[in-house]
Amino acid sequence: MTELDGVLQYETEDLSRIPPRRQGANKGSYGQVLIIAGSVGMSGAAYLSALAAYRTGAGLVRILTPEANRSILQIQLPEAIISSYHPEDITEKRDSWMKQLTELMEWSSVVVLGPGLGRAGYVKSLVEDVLQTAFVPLIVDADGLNTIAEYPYLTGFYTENFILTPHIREMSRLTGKPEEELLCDSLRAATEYRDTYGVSCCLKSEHSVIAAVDGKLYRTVSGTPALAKAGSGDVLTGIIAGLYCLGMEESEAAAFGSFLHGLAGRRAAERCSAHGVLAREIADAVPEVMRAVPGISI
Ligand SMILES: NC(=O)C1=CN([C@@H]2O[C@H](COP(=O)(O)OP(=O)(O)OC[C@H]3O[C@@H](n4cnc5c(N)ncnc54)[C@H](OP(=O)(O)O)[C@@H]3O)[C@@H](O)[C@H]2O)[C@@H](O)CC1
Ligand SMILES: Nc1ncnc2c1ncn2[C@@H]1O[C@H](COP(=O)(O)OP(=O)(O)O)[C@@H](O)[C@H]1O
Repeated sequence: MTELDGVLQYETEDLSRIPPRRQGANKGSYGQVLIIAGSVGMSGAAYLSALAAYRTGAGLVRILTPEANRSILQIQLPEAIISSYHPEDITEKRDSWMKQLTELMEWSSVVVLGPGLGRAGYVKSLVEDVLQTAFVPLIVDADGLNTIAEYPYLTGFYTENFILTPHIREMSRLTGKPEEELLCDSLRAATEYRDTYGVSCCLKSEHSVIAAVDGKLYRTVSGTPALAKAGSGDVLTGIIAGLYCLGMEESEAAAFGSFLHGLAGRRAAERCSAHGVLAREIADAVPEVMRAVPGISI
C-alpha cells in the first residue's frame, strides 16, 4: 500500500491481505449476505450483486426481490436462496412485511440495498424499512441512494455501519452539488459527506475515492474503461459484501473492494477486450485475480 498526501492506495502485493480459506470451514464460516435488489425488468442487478458476492467468497447469499423475479434468478443463479415479496404488500400488509424483513435482517451478516430496485412508489417504504431495521453493515447503492436523495429525512437513519457507493450523478442527487464540482475534487466531496453523515462513502468514477468512517482516505486507480458498462457497479456491491464475509472490517472491504473490482475489470478485458466485457465477467474474473494469492488456489 502506498500513501500520497494522506491518501492510501492499494498495490498488487496487497492482494495478500485476502485470507486463505480456512481448513475445516463450513459455509456458515463465511457469512450470510442479503441482497435487497431488483424489480420487474431489472432482475439482472440482483443477479450480478449476488454472483459477485459468491465469487468473492461469501458462504451463503440470499436475494430479496419481487416475486416476479423468482424464476429467472433461480435459473440464473441456483446457488442463491430467493426470498420474495409482492410489492403492494410493503404498503398494504405492513405487519407481515415487517416480520419478514426483520427475520431476514436478523439472519444477515451484511446487507446490500438498492441495485435495480427501480423508482416505483413502494420503493420508498422498502428503503425506509431497511434503513430502520439494519444493524449489520449495509451497502447502499443505486436506487437505494436515489430514494434517499429524494427523501433527505432518510439520512436520519444512517449509522456508522453504512457504506454508500454513489456514482457521480447519484452523489449530485444526494448533495445537490453539480457533477462538475464533485468530479473536480471527488476526495473532498466524499470526505465532506462522510464527515456530515458519519457513513463510509465510496464515490465512484474513473478513479474512485473512499472516505471511510475510521478516518482513512483511499483512492482506486486499478480500474479500466472496460468497467464503464451496465451492471459493473452492481458487481462492486457484491464484491464489498463478499470481502466483509472473508473477515475484512467494513470500510476496508469498501476500499479493497473497489481496488479488486478494478483488477477484475482488467482481467476480464484481457479475455474479452475492453469493449466486450460483460458485468458478469467482471464478477467471474474476481477468483482469477485472487488465484495469484498464495494459499488461495487450493
Ligand atoms: N441489468 C440490470 O438489471 C441493470 C440495472 N441497473 C440499475 O439501473 C438503475 C439505474 O441506474 P443508472 O446508474 O443506470 O441510472 P442513473 O442513476 O440515472 O445514472 C445513469 C447516468 O449517470 C451518469 N453517470 C454514471 N456514472 C457516472 C460517473 N462515474 N461519472 C459521471 N456520470 C456518471 C451517466 O450519465 P451521462 O454521462 O451519460 O450523462 C449515466 O448514463 C439502478 O437501480 C441500477 O442498479 C444498472 O446497474 C444497469 C444494469
Ligand atoms: N472509465 C472508467 N475507469 C475506471 N473505472 C470505471 C470507469 N467507468 C466506470 N468505472 C467503474 O465502474 C463502476 C460503475 O458503477 P455504476 O455507474 O454504479 O454502474 P451500474 O449502475 O451500471 O452498475 C464504478 O465502480 C466505477 O468506478
